[in-house]
Amino acid sequence: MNPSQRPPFGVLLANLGTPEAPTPKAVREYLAEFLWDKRVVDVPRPLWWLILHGVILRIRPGRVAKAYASVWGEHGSPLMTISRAQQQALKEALKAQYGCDIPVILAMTYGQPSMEQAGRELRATGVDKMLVLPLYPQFSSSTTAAVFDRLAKALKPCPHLPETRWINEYHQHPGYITALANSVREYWAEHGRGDRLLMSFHGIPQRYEDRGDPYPSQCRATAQALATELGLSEEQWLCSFQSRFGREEWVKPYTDFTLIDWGKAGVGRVDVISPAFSADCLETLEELDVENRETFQHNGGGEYHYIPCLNDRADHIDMMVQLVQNNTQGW
Ligand SMILES: C=CC1=C(C)c2cc3[nH]c(cc4nc(cc5[nH]c(cc1n2)c(C)c5CCC(=O)O)C(CCC(=O)O)=C4C)c(C)c3C=C
Ligand SMILES: [Fe+2]
Ligand SMILES: [Fe+2]
Repeated sequence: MNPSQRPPFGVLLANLGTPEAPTPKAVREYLAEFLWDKRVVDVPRPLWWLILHGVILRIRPGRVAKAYASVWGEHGSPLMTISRAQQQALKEALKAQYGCDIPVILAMTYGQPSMEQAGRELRATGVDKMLVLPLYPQFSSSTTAAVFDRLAKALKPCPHLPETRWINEYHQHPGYITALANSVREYWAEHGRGDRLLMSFHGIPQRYEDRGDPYPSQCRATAQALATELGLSEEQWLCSFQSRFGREEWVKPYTDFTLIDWGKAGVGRVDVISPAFSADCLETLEELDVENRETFQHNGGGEYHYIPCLNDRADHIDMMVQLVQNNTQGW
């Protein structure tokens, strides 16, 4: 392509979003936006408004801000820092692939950079074709569909929409499974290997699965594909679900209960990976690496090893390039 020409398309990378600061005020603002989305919490309004503002947002932000503060880095929230690194790495990889600058724009469903901001950035590039890549390997109405809603809302004032293609999920993409397997093998080469591999995914309420959310079954399929790729036997691995919110039943087995059982059973070493997250965040760095480690060890478990998310690993970025190439054919 002639460098003076308009790029053939833009890529919109989307993720959940994170608070602006590890303070109760910033966490309250973030949770107020996130937990008001009907895709996330479907309790009828106005009852949910009363519970959210009357109870949850008075208590939770203080506790959760402390958890954020414990993982906050020099450049901010881990989710934001890693998302920016992914954006930059993908930009460079696409330049190497296509020989020109392909705009790669980052947008968060909640907080900043917002979908509105991403829409403005995209218009400024002049591209008229856009590929949307939500960085959720498994589709859920609570995450992927929420990106769709927010993007559609942000594009409402546009008099002319870009031609848009959309990646729903990549939970069994060979490049994704290979990157996960590489990360486990590399971890084992450096730190030795545990007795069991726990693949812990963020959960959703059981009710959401019952009414057709494919997320838990896609998590199970990812876990099975990774176990097969690593050559694990049935007793060497388990797929579990973490991050419960509220009192209702969530999809099972629960990660914390599993680790209690394994600790009590005297499991000598467990390795834990979290393939629902494309980037390390509060739920991995604090809940999985700190809280659940304590749960396992206080119940008699031995060594506990947390294997990081794929983040900006080269093989993860390569997989994104493959997704872009396969979904922009003809552009
Ligand atoms: C990876 C996929 C995710 C699914 C599915 C998901 C569903 C889901 N989450 C909540 C409630 C909370 N999640 C929180 C944090 C959080 N969740 C995800 C991803 C998924 N959530 C990420 C990447 C993060 C971390 C964000 C960060 O800033 O690092 C939180 C906030 C923390 C807390 O208050 O405990 C809540 C709340 C529900 C209810 C839900 C499905 C219905
Ligand atoms: Fe969540
Ligand atoms: Fe959590």
